[in-house]
Amino acid sequence: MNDGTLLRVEGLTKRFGGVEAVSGVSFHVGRGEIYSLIGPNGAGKTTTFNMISGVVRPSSGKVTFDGVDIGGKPPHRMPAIGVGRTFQNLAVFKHATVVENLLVGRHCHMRTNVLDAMWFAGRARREELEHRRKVEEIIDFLEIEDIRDMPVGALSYGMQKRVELGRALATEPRLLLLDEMVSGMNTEETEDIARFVLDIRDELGITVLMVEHDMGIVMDISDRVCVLNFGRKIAEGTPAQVSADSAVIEAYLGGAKAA
Ligand SMILES: Nc1ncnc2c1ncn2[C@@H]1O[C@H](COP(=O)(O)OP(=O)(O)OP(=O)(O)O)[C@@H](O)[C@H]1O
Repeated sequence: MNDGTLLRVEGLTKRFGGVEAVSGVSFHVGRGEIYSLIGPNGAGKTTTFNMISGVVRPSSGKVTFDGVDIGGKPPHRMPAIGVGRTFQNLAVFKHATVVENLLVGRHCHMRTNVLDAMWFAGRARREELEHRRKVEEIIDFLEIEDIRDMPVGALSYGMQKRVELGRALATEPRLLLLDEMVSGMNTEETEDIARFVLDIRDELGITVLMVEHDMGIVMDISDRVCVLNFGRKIAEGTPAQVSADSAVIEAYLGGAKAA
């Protein structure tokens, strides 16, 4: 399939014992779109995300990436397929430097094994240079030159998240999944991330799917938004359309009343 769709999710369902966390959810993300998945706590956003990225196996339904069925593929295969992601909880190597963390992201593109390195030193060297060049591009893009040699654990939370974003970019994804990227960030850090996400789409041509609680960033930068509630899709459309949708208002107000 070579239409404008990059990711297609059809009838995705996940049952955990007696709980149906996600019920028959369908949507598609077009090439070059910034698409957000929102909904009150427990709506099924993370479970949907985890099914797309192979962390959780769907009970039923289909996930198609660029026309290829990727349902049931393990998460470590995803970067090679072209799907990169960040995690809700920070997933960086805190004792390693920024550059070392970014190089980890290159792992899925490394072809040289130990024997190759012994017999074909020139090829191994060229490959290493290429990985380092890619990492330099990301350092430049994310404006992290001044912290490149620092251990990631010594950085602020916002900067650690930026490094995690860099590591996902280092896998050269065609689709980038961002899981609650800005939770715990201050306003300035959130605005920086919003700008980077727009640049990732506009300058790098990467399609973005994000799960997000921060309505500011969702409404500011999403092309389309899908709203989940109790595991079901209740609305989809532009930020303006979903924020005026009565079912969406009810879902959020209902949650607020209950809280
Ligand atoms: N591993 C699991 N075992 C049992 N139930 C689960 C599991 N993971 C999620 N659930 C349940 O599935 C439902 C959806 O959870 P999920 O984490 O996908 O929601 P969410 O929209 O991401 O919520 P939040 O915004 O709070 O992160 C919840 O009722 C949750 O308790």
